[in-house]
Amino acid sequence: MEQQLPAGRRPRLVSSLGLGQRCCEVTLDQERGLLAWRHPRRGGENYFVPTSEIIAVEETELNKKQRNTGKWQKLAKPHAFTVYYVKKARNHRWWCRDVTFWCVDENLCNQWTQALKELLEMQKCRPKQLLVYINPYGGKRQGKRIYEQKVAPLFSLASISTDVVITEHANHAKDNLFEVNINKYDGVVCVGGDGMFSEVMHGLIGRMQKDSGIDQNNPKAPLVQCNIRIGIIPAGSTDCVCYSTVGISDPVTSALHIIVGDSQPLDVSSVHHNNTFLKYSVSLLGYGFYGDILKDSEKKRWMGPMRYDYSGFKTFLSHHYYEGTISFQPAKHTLGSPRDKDSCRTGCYICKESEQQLAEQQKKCGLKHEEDEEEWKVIKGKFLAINAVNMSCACPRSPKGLSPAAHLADGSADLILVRKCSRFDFLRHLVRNTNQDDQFDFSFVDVYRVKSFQFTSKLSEDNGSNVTDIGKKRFGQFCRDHPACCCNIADSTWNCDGETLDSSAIEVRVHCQLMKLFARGIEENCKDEAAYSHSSIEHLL
Ligand SMILES: CCCCCCCCCCCCC/C=C/[C@@H](O)[C@H](COP(=O)(O)O)NC(=O)CCCCCCCCCCCCCCC
Ligand SMILES: Nc1ncnc2c1ncn2[C@@H]1O[C@H](COP(=O)(O)OP(=O)(O)O)[C@@H](O)[C@H]1O
Ligand SMILES: [Ca+2]
Repeated sequence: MEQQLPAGRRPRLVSSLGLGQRCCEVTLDQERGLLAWRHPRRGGENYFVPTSEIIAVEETELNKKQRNTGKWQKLAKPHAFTVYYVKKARNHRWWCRDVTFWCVDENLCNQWTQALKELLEMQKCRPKQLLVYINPYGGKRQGKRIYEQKVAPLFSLASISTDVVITEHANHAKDNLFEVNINKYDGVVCVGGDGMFSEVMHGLIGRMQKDSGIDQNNPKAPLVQCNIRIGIIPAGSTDCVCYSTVGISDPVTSALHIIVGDSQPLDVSSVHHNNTFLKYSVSLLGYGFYGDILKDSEKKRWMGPMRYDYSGFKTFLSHHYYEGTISFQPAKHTLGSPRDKDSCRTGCYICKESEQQLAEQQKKCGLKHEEDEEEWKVIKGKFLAINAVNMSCACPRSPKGLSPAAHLADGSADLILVRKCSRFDFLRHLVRNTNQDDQFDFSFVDVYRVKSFQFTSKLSEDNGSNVTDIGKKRFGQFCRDHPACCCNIADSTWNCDGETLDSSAIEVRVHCQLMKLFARGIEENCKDEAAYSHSSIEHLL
C-alpha cells in the first residue's frame, strides 16, 4: 500500500510484509529517511533505522525452511529482500544486522528494493573506492586476518571497491601515497595502530603540501587542508586515535563508520626544529615519562602491546626528571578549557565554533597565515612528564584519556606539565588517568590549552644542541655524582604518536582541522535512545 504526499515530497511506503513466519507493518519515510518496523515476535519490539545507517539492500531468495513453514508462503512463491543495517550496541560498538522481509506480490517487493536503493544512492558522502594499507606486524600481528575476516566482507556487501596494499617495510604506505593516483580514491584506510595511522597521515598531508607547492620546513607555512578522509581499522598496540574518535577500538565498528561515510575533522600539530620539519602529531606528543617508555619499548617489540606495560613499569621505577623551558601561546580563540566537566562529543559546538572561525579567517586572508603577535607564557622547571595532546588520548588503558576535556577539532592542544614530585605522588597522578578522578588536581600538575608551544631542555640551552650526544657518550645516561637523585645528564626523547623524534628542542603549532577521519566523534551515551526510537516509531507506524 502506498500513500502519496503533496507534490514535490517523496512518498512514504507503508506495507504489510512477511517477517519470518508472521506479518508486520513496515514503513519507509523517504522524506525523513527512516525505515521502521515492529517485530511480530520479541514482544513487538520496534525497530527504527535511519537510511543513513543502512549498509546494503539485496533481493534474496527465501530458503527452503523459511518457505515451507508458515501459512503465507503456501499461497504463492514469495519474493524477498534483505536490509543490512547498523545496530548500535553498548559502549559505542556497532554491529551489522540484517532483516529479511517478504511478500507474494513481486511488484511490491521491487518497489521496496528500488526505493531503498534510491535512498542509498542519495548518500553522497559514502566512499565507493578505497585505498587500504595493512601493517601485518602491528599490535598482535593480526592486521591481515582482521581485515580479511571482519572488514573486507562488509566493504564488499556495501559495494565498495578496494585496492589493498600489505606493507613490506616501515614507510611503505607513506612513500606509496606520494606516488599513487590519489584522485581515484574517496578515502584511505589503514589497518594497524597509531604508528600506521601516523604514516598514512604523513603521506596524505605531505602529498597535499607537495602538490600545492608548500614548504613543510617552514614552521609558519599555512598548510593546505587534506580532504581525503582516513579510516582506521584498529589492529595496533594502543589504538588511541581510533578509540578517541569512535569511542571503542573495534574493527567492525570502524568499518561501519567508513561505509556510512562519516566525517570527523581533526586538529594536527606540526613539529619543527630549527626550521626543519620533523613530524605531525594528532594524539600524544610526550617528553619525559612517555618518551622514555617509548624508547625502551621499541627494543621489546616482540612482546607486542605488553611492551608498554613492561617499559612503563621500568620507567616509573627509574623516576627521571628533566629540566627545561616551555613557552606557549594560550588558545584564546576556543571556548573550552581543559578543566571543563563536559567532553567533546558528536556535533560538538566548541569544535563547530572553531570551524566557523577557520572559515572566516580563510575568507579574510586566503591561505596567507595571519601574523600572530599573541603573548607567550614561559615556564622553566624540572619535569617528570610534558604531554601535549591534540585529543583526549582515550584508549583502553585510559578510557577517559590523558586530557578528558580536550577537543578533536578546536584548533588547540592541552599541554600537561607534571613537575618533579615523589614516586608516590606521580603514581597517584598516573592512576587517576585510569579512573574517574581528576588527574590535574595536584599541586605538581598544570594544564594549559595552547595553540603553539616550544620546548628546550636545559642541556641544549647550556651547551648547544649537539652536546647531549657527547654527554651521553662521556658520562653514560645518568648523573654519576648523584646516583640516587634521578636527575639526568641526558635528554629524554619526544614520543610523537608512538614514534621517537631526533631532537629534544622543538617548536609545535596546532593546525585547526587539517584533516578528516571516517568517524563522527564519540556519541553521547544515550540511555534514552531506545525510548526515543520507540516514540518515533509510534508516530511513524
Ligand atoms: C598505575 C597505572 C598507570 C597507567 C597509566 C596509563 C595511562 C595511559 C595513557 C596512554 C596514552 C596513550 C597516548 C597514545 C599514544 C600512542 O599514539 C602511542 C603509539 O601507539 P601504537 O603503538 O598503537 O602505534 N602509544 C604509546 O606511546 C604508548 C604509551 C604508553 C602507555 C602505557 C603506559 C603504562 C604505564 C604503566 C605504569 C606502571 C606504574 C606501575 C607502578 C607500580
Ligand atoms: N611491513 C612492515 N614492517 C615493519 N614495520 C612496518 C611495516 N608496516 C608498517 N610498519 C611500521 O610499524 C610501526 C608500528 O605500527 P603500528 O601499526 O602502529 O603497530 P603498533 O601499534 O603495534 O605500534 C609504524 O611506525 C609503521 O611505520
Ligand atoms: Ca584539539
